[in-house]
Amino acid sequence: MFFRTEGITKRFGGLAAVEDVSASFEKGSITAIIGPNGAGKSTFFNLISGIHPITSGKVFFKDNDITKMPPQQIARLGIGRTFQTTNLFEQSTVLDNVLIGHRLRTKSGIWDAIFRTAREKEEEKRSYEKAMQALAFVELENVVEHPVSLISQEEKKRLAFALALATDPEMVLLDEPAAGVNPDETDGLAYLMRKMADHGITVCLIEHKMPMIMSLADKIVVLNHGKKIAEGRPDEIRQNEAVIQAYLGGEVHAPVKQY
Ligand SMILES: Nc1ncnc2c1ncn2[C@@H]1O[C@H](COP(=O)(O)OP(=O)(O)OP(=O)(O)O)[C@@H](O)[C@H]1O
Repeated sequence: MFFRTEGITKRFGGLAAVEDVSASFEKGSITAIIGPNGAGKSTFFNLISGIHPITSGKVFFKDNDITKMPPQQIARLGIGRTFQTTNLFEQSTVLDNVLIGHRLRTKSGIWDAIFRTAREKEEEKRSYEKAMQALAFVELENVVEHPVSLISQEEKKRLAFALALATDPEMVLLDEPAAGVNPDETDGLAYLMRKMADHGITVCLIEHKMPMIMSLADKIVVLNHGKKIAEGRPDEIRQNEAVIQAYLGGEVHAPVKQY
């Protein structure tokens, strides 16, 4: 299996924010992690990207045990993630935001930076090429020189994707990629996620927008009070009794959108 967790648990004091969660993602698939507020979705992401140490259980990426690896090492292995759009540098250009993000993750040592060594120049060139490629992928080529403060919320979401894509990840973790954008714009972001998967990138997202999830996800993992209560295709999840109970019949019955 491309990626899997084996019974991972995270305790904060007495509270198990994530408890004994086993899940697996296939290469090039889209998996959505859903669940009511406080279900443990963000903590699950933080565990698999190395931000929080895991209390127990294991995480495997392409059969490598990455359970105890620090976040930078996990990122270098090929797991990228998006951060909130509030982390963007509003006064810098779209391109510079991707360049800064990329350089933070690939930078040469301080001496290279001071003396502008050949390696530093080579890295700069590569960062630029990767940034432009990522921006073209998310279809932001036309605004690369615009300051972030002047682009729309939806463009900021695309930019967050580009930041994650610039390091050539094999898997991306997207935290509420469509939060705060209108339904039409949500369609554009869903299309981009499908495009990533079609390019072989394994996509895992946390999202509350149920109509989008129901049509976009290949698989849905449902968390409630830290535990996995269901895993399956959207049509299975919609009919799952435990899921309906957890949501009190609300959002899982939202209409399905077609992409
Ligand atoms: N750093 C932390 N320290 C202590 N408790 C935490 C910490 N992070 C999360 N929790 C607790 O763990 C539980 C799960 O939180 P988490 O943020 O993972 O849920 P979530 O499903 O992402 O929720 P939401 O949809 O509201 O973002 C909550 O009870 C939360 O208060």
